[in-house]
Amino acid sequence: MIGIVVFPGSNCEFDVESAFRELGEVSKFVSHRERELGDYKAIIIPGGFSYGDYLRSGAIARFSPIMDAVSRYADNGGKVVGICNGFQVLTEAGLLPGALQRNAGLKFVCGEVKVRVGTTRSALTNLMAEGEEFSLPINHFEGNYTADRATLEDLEEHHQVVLRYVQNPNGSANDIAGITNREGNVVGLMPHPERAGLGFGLPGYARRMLGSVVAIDSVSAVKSAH
Ligand SMILES: NC(=O)CC[C@H](N)C(=O)O
Repeated sequence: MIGIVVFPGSNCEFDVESAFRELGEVSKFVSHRERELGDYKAIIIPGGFSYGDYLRSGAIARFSPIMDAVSRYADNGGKVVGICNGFQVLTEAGLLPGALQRNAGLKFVCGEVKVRVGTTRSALTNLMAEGEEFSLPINHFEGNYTADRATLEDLEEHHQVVLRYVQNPNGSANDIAGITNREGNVVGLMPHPERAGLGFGLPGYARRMLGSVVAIDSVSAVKSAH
């Protein structure tokens, strides 16, 4: 069972549910009001406009009751993947380093963008090949990843860049489209793998990407697989 956290303003929860259903995985929606998480294979924080993106995207959602449970779940090695607004929530919550600021040029970007797998040592890429390239949908206003120089160096040194844009659509530092924490169990990315194929069936790379989330049981397995 996959847990999908839903905030007021989330709007990609059904896309995530249907993508995992295509992989044979059942999901349950988890309200932002909950204080405990049950036994899930993984927790997904989906895209959308939680709390209307007021203040900063993800800045209010991170104070929801459920987020303490998500932090504990991650601390215990549970797999947590934040997609788009979910990535923003994870950085605001301090589960991932850095921040997502407004796109360069202050433009909302919507379309497909080519990305490259940076590391396979993560809950989202363990079935992928390093250097593999494919296109994924993007749809955001605040996807411009930023961090101080030491954090960026640290991310590169420890191979925590999960996905990089081949052509940077938003001004992200180091062309970063997605990162993982040091342990590999918490991942955030701006593109939407669950929307790949636009409802006509997930392409193979998207199946392997979302399949990675359920392919292994624990963080130690992420580590030992590589
Ligand atoms: N698709 C999304 O999740 C969008 C995230 C956020 N509302 C933004 O525009 O940056």
